[in-house]
Amino acid sequence: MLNIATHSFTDCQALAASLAERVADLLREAIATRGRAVLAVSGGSTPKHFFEHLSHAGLDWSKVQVTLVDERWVPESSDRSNARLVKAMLLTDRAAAATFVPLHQDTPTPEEGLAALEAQVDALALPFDVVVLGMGPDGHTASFFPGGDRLAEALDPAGTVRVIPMRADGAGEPRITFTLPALLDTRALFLHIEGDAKRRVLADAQLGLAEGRDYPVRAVLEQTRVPVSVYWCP
Ligand SMILES: O=C1O[C@H](COP(=O)(O)O)[C@@H](O)[C@H](O)[C@H]1O
Repeated sequence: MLNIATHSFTDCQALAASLAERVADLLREAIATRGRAVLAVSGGSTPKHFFEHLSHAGLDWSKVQVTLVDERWVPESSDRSNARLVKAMLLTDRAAAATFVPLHQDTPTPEEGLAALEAQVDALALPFDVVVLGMGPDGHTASFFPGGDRLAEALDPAGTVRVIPMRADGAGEPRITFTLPALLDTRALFLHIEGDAKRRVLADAQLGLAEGRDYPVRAVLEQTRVPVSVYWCP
């Protein structure tokens, strides 16, 4: 039995506000219960308005660790950098007090930065309280790309590695990504998508109608470890 709840909005600003409110509630709850909260967010273009809303949320951001579900292996000066987006759109206003744990090192390849990255990730007070995934039009989520060179390893439910480099034709640049089991080690999981095309990809992935293509997001939809809340607007 799939454990997916879909929240559809006619307006993407309303989605951004509602998702930010829900995530802020969960972070407040975590702080009240455990004295801290850990949030993992996606990059790309979709989360901008959500980040903007969340940055204004009234909560004790000094007790929140923020990280990324994946990162493009580019310096923060690049406008492809997911960290750059998070710093510009989320870690401002009230959320500026949060601690950011980046997924990047100043090394030519993710493999060369991996040991240092693992040490960075050790600083996170896991499990995550909230993970917010996005999805590309090719059905990738985090950096689980169709045809990714380490996709099987990244999606292995029994895998014990938390972060893994990934290369794929559609990825643009080398990536680093939390693995699926690492991301599922969360108290709440969201999938935020916008547009009819992505909704169709998601529906096809859910029904297994990928016409011979592998839509990695399917692994998130089919797992039974944590319920998925899909937030969608046209
Ligand atoms: O490359 C990435 O793409 C996905 C989707 O991005 P979008 O621009 O279609 O919203 C994103 O979720 C991921 O974090 C990012 O690295």
